[in-house]
Amino acid sequence: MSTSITTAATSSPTNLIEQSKRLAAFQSVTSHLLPFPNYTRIGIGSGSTVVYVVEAISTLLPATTLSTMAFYPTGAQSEELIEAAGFNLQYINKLPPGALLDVCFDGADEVDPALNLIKGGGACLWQEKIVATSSRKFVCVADFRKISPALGTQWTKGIPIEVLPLAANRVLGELERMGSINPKIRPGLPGKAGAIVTDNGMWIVDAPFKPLKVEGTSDREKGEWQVDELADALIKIPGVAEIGLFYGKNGKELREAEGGAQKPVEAYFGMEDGSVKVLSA
Ligand SMILES: O=C[C@H](O)[C@H](O)[C@H](O)COP(=O)(O)O
Repeated sequence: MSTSITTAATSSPTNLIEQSKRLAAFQSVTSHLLPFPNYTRIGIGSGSTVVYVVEAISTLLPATTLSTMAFYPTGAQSEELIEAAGFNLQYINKLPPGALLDVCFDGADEVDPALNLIKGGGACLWQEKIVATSSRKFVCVADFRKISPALGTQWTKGIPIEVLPLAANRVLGELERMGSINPKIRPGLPGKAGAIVTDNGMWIVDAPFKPLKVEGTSDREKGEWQVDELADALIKIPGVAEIGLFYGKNGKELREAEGGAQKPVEAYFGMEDGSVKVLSA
């Protein structure tokens, strides 16, 4: 299902893409936090778009509501973001067994019509997946560039895969055998030697594949995969810690009370014309 909303959020960033991210962030917070002031545990993802989610929460929520909330980061960047906003910072490892966050907001690098996601373009994906699946609702916030007919169409750098450093070359070999086109270990800072190191001490391998089908027939001999098939195969490669494909059942299928969904219940996209497009599970 898709709806389009025109928001009244003010647009201070001058850049169209930044404005779009901010519009989507304000709309997602309006739809998922304002009607539910009883929410107390909020997950905050990583990347440039969640910066506006934190701004929206700061701007839109009354101080009395904010004072009852705890915010759970997905890595070093979102931890700093939560602290800088003056929010109550908590950690997912302290969440009691069986407890869930009420909602988690996070960005994405690419979103297909079934709300499968590619994430990890900024090297955060493992903690993001833990926080998303520890939430009753995962809400994705993005700009118009992320809307895609099939994963791998818009985000062509490859599926980010978090790997144990000593297994990286072996993982590259497996990926080539599976039809990945020139998978690579992601380098660190420009001009510096060495691979990028994640918040978890791992490396990232970027594995491009032909655009991933949501359904229908696939031909693995030709390197053609369905999202779920490929994800299930990638996660089984020894040395792979986690993959940047968020896939499987959505929150509505899994029931909000139980959490566990990697896919969002809704994705908000700031559009070029100032509207916000919403894709629902
Ligand atoms: O590793 C980074 C995360 O998965 C981000 O959520 C994703 O890359 C989207 O980031 P941005 O909002 O900056 O486009």
